[in-house]
Amino acid sequence: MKNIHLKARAKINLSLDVLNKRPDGYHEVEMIMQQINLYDEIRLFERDVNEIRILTGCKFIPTNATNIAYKAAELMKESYSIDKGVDIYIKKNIPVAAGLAGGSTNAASVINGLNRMWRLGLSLKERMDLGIKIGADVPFCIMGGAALAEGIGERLTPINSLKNVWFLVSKPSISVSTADVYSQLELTKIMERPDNKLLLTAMEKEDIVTISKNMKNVLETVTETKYNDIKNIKRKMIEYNALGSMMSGSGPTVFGIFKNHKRGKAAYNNLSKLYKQTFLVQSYYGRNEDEQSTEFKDRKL
Ligand SMILES: C[C@](O)(CO)[C@H](O)COP(=O)(O)OP(=O)(O)OC[C@H]1O[C@@H](n2ccc(N)nc2=O)[C@H](O)[C@@H]1O
Ligand SMILES: Nc1ncnc2c1ncn2[C@@H]1O[C@H](COP(=O)(O)OP(=O)(O)OP(=O)(O)O)[C@@H](O)[C@H]1O
Repeated sequence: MKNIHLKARAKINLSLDVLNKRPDGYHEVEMIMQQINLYDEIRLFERDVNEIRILTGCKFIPTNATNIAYKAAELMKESYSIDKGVDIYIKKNIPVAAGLAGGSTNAASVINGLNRMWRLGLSLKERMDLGIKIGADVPFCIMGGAALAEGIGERLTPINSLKNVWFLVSKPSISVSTADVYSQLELTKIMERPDNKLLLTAMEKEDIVTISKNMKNVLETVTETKYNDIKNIKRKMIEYNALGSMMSGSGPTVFGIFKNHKRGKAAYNNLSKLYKQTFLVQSYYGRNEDEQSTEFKDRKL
């Protein structure tokens, strides 16, 4: 019997451009993604009973077949005719519906974990091809590190990750649906787009000043105008010495980049008084591929 413990890390978008809308409703994007060390804990317990169960103390996510982690396990079972079950325990630390790929990263961990538990021997590409059937952010979460994402987010080019950079991540208590944000985006009204070429060079050099000054997310045109909290957090981040600040993904989470831990901590002390879901974290630069997920025998959580 093998039980597996994984860290399902969140992502932020250091840039997000939308190029056009496809006939199927999805949008072609060009974005720079970076994993951060804010993570949910996923524990997979092998079951002989042919049933998937979600166990969680988090009241904001479903425990039935609509949970994205459940969908990932179901897809693995169907694709490889597995007649075993699994208990998926999720300790949620990543804010839900936040623009941090909280759900996608859970699905990614399930795909990576079950590949090992059921000894499927799937390559990274095979796992990413499964992941895109679940959601646009899932392939990136399977791969980890940092990447340029194109297509609908599934065409990934690994890039140099930022190392030990401090991010303050803050989610206001509003809920935003990714589908709504994309559907409300007016492509003709986008005035400013990210210069991804410049940003990619800056990523290579880990030049966080250039990154901070040139970050751009076109989805802000939808969300920032609607919710004052987003503007407010961005303003506060700069007031508290962030090198730059931007909304992640479809929002509403805003992050700031800090020169060092001391400045990040001082900003954290101030901002966490106003917004409870505020986290001071570093960029994560390992590849999920390289990480040893722990295997353990004890079923106690
Ligand atoms: C905003 C980002 O998080 C940035 O990384 C992603 O683009 C969204 O990724 P995600 O949440 O995994 O997206 P999905 O769960 O696949 O899609 C949710 C909805 O967002 C819209 N969607 C998503 C991705 C994309 N490239 N174009 C879209 O138009 C679609 O309406 C879709 O029904
Ligand atoms: N395992 C899960 N973790 C988080 N949310 C889940 C999960 N399963 C289903 N959901 C549902 O999915 C919705 C979106 O949550 P999620 O945290 O993935 O959004 P997000 O942070 O905006 O992700 P993204 O950045 O990929 O768009 C929520 O309404 C939530 O209830």
